[in-house]
This record gives sequence, C-alpha cells and structure tokens, in this order.
Amino acid sequence: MSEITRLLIHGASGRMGQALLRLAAERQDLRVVAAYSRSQPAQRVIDGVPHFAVSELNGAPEFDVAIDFSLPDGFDPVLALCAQRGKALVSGTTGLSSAQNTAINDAAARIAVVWAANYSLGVAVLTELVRRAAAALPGWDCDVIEAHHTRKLDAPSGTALHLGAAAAIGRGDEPHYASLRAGDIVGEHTVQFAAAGERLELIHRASNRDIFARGALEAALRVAHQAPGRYGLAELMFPNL
Ligand SMILES: NC(=O)C1=CN([C@@H]2O[C@H](COP(=O)(O)OP(=O)(O)OC[C@H]3O[C@@H](n4cnc5c(N)ncnc54)[C@H](OP(=O)(O)O)[C@@H]3O)[C@@H](O)[C@H]2O)C=CC1
Ligand SMILES: O=C(O)C1=N[C@H](C(=O)O)C[C@H](O)C1
Repeated sequence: MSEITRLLIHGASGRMGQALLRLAAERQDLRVVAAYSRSQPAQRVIDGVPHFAVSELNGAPEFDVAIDFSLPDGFDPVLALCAQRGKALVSGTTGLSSAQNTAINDAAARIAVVWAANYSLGVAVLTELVRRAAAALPGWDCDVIEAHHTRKLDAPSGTALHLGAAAAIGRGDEPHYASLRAGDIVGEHTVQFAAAGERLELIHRASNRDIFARGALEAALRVAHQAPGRYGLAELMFPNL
C-alpha cells in the first residue's frame, strides 16, 4: 500500500472534474495518476497529470481509488473497471437508473463503493433536519424545490431525490418535486413543509463546486483501502450527525 493515495478521475473535463483536478493538485496525500474524459482527443499530460479518452479506460495505470463525476452513460465502464481491479470507487454521478444502482450493490460485494448525490457537509446536515422535520410534521404538505444551471441534464436533481427520500422516512410518503434550470446556479435545494397558516422552509445554497469536490476527495482518501461494501457518506465522513 503506498502512502500517497493514487486517484483515477473519471469525467475529468467536466465542471466537477476540473474542480477535482485543481484541488487534488494542492494536496500532498494524494496524486492523480490518470484523468479520463469522453472526448479527450489523444493521450497527453496536463500539469503533470496523464489524460486519456474513456475508450482507453481498460488500460488504466495502477490506482487505489477512482472518483467518477460523469454522466449515467459513462458510469458502467468505470464501475466495471474498479470491480475488475478490486479498487474502490467514489461516484457523484446523478440520474443513474435503478439497474445501475443494483450494479453498485452487486459490486460492493467485491469493492468499497461510495455513491452520494451530494458531497457537501451542508446537505448532510440538511438531510438530518429534513428527516426530523418530516417526522414532527405529519399531515403537512411537503415539497422539494431545486434550482440548477441550464447545462444540468437530470431532473429532479439527485440531491432533491435524496432529500425527498429522507422526508419519506419521516412521514411515510414521498413529497412533490419542482425543478428550475436557469443561468449558472451551482445548486439550490429547498424542502418546504406547509400547513394552514404556516410554512417551514429548510434551504441549502451551493455557490461553489469546490464543496462537492473537497467532499469527494476526502471520501476517496477514507475509502481507498477499506473492505468491500457500500459506504454511506454520513457514516464515512460525518459520523456525529
Ligand atoms: N454528487 C455531487 O456532489 C455532485 C454531483 N454532480 C453530478 O456529477 C455529474 C457531472 O457533473 P458536471 O461536472 O457538472 O458535468 P459536465 O457535463 O461538466 O461533465 C461531465 C463529464 O463526464 C464526461 N462524460 C460524459 N459522458 C460520458 C460518457 N458516456 N462516458 C465517459 N465520460 C463521459 C464528460 O466528458 P466530455 O467533456 O469529453 O464530454 C465530462 O468530463 C452529473 O451527474 C452531476 O449531476 C455534480 C456536482 C456535485
Ligand atoms: O449537476 C449539478 O451541478 C449538481 N448535481 C448534484 C445533484 O444532482 O443533486 C449535486 C449538486 O446539486 C450539483
């Protein structure tokens, strides 16, 4: 086991991929050994990091953990690579199908896997608040309202679905969802509880993708050498919640 954790970044050319590469370069405890993007034209080295096209994924160099922020179309090959190599995977790709979710559970018999719709501490706390509010407010209307940039493809967002599931645990039924796509909004989530005469709103606003990238890098460090299993973000990162 090397002291420096070797990272493979999948989805490197994207908004999240670029944040991950920039923040990883500032750290001494990890090193990006390969960065993959769908449309990378040819193998090349950028700031000391070898970049490849995803078509070359099977020939990836040795790594300890892969971080994936791509799109559902790209998810299966990186999960397969990690399972085949016996290496951990941290993924934040949203919009995955139920079959892909089942594939994560299957892979977790062989490797350590973390998948989370949101890697920020604020949303981890919000999730707990939503669960408690939903349990305390039976019979109130519950709506999850999310806003994101116009380039986002999935709706409702993964975080909205995650918060809705937390509310459902507290109240026994799913809330309603509303999605807005406008400008360059990084990510905003409101969980609203409403009854006659009063309304409670719990809100998280992300203004910078670094919060997600930092969370994913930390999760990767923590899970890189763990035993096989599907690890929840809260148990791995925020055990005091
Ligand atoms: N869990 C969390 O905390 C967060 C999750 N997300 C999620 O992360 C994902 C990426 O977001 P974002 O960075 O904004 O998206 P971008 O569109 O900016 O980037 C997507 C990346 O994935 C690559 N890609 C696209 N299709 C494929 C494919 N079929 N195979 C392999 N690679 C592919 C793209 O390569 P190329 O450029 O060559 O097309 C690009 O590198 C989304 O699902 C988003 O919802 C985002 C923020 C936080
Ligand atoms: O695509 C995004 O940008 C984001 N996606 C995640 C989601 O679907 O919840 C997390 C964050 O809101 C940004």
